[in-house]
Amino acid sequence: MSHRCRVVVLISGNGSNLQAIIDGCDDTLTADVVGVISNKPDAYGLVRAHHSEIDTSCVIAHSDETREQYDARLLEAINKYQPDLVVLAGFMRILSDGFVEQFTGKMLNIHPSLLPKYPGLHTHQRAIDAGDSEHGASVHFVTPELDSGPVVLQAKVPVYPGDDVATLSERVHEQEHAIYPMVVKWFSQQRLVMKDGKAYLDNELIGEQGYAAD
Ligand SMILES: Nc1nc2c(c(=O)[nH]1)N[C@@H](CN(C=O)c1ccc(C(=O)N[C@@H](CCC(=O)O)C(=O)O)cc1)CN2
Ligand SMILES: NCC(=O)N[C@@H]1O[C@H](COP(=O)([O-])[O-])[C@@H](O)[C@H]1O
Repeated sequence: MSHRCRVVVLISGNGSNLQAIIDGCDDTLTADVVGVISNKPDAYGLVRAHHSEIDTSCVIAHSDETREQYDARLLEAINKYQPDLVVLAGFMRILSDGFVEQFTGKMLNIHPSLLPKYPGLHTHQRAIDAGDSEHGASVHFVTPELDSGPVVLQAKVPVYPGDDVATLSERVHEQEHAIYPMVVKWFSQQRLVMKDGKAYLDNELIGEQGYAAD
């Protein structure tokens, strides 16, 4: 990549991870967030983007369209920015296989659990209900199978007896804001690649489908 890494961030809500990546780009990342796309017009992350003078667009689902039809509109919106990397940051839609395959090795997601534990939704409540003593977050490459792409980096947090979703998610968020910008930086420096369904950092295997290296 002879230019600064062009990053498009997809959001659905608050955008605190988006903010952490924007702030990281201002500091040490050799990357620029060139666009923010939301499926929800009221996502506060859009306000965060405006404050940083980053272009935004909304791709709102129509009730009568298929997942593939939505994804075709989303693809058109993304391609306007010609990104090197697409970052899902609280983007709450499952993406169709054909869409994801267009971004193999160029799409990351942050998931609020220690994958492969708790793919899907409501991860904090599931960890509390299971009586887990630890929880956390995982950054992984996105593949068609939900939350099963090669894990790049994880952060662990303790689960305390009095925790509820609010206290636990806040503790996880703090870690997310540290690890996601770091992974984006590795990608922008061309140190992080996905090859044959595995994640490599500096040519060392660090993650396989759904599992992080120990
Ligand atoms: N094909 C893939 N799509 C997505 C992945 C992925 O790994 N492969 N990661 C997710 C992110 N995600 C968890 O990290 C996630 C997002 C959304 C859902 C989900 O069930 N969405 C429902 C709608 C839920 C809602 O509107 O509140 C749906 O799309 O039907 C699960 C996991 C992003 N996409
Ligand atoms: N399954 C996807 C998922 O649940 N992602 C989670 O949504 C939150 C978005 O917060 P943010 O909008 O403040 O970045 C983050 O905690 C992220 O791990």
